[in-house]
Amino acid sequence: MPTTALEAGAEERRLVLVAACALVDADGRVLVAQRPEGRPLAGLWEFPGGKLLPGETPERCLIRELEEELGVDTEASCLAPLTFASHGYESFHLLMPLYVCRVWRGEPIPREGQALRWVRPRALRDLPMPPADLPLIPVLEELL
Ligand SMILES: Nc1nc2c([nH]c(=O)n2[C@H]2C[C@H](O)[C@@H](COP(=O)(O)OP(=O)(O)OP(=O)(O)O)O2)c(=O)[nH]1
Repeated sequence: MPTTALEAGAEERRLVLVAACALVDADGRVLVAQRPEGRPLAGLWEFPGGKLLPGETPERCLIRELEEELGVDTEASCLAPLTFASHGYESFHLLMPLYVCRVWRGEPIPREGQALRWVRPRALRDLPMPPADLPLIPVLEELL
């Protein structure tokens, strides 16, 4: 069977599953966090979240990550699936469901030293974000 270049590349890259969440406040602004120095994609603004642990659902992953990164407490019924990113990075292929959360307990604080910003979806276009995130911006603009 002939194999296209795209298929060949995709086979070599492992699939990494990351859950991400747009926390949305009462004014329709979204929380983004700046990836700290020394990590891949440092300095770029991203949605809170992270890699799923073995056996973890995306919802459990987000509840854990939101607590670890921001000290906020939420539950699965407050996490609404919105869209997803599917992006080929050089060494892996990212599959990232994006959830929206409007209800949580606690004020988000940067527990990992990351900068945080509340921004209108339109203003996301002016922030440097990982390439995987760019197609997510119009979806958030439409929603909010
Ligand atoms: N949380 C989050 N990750 C994103 C977004 N966009 C995007 O490309 N990613 C990528 C960056 C990382 O490769 C991966 C998330 O992994 P991570 O933050 O849990 O872990 P990491 O790569 O910093 O480091 P490590 O845990 O492997 O040490 O997903 C986003 O909006 N939010």
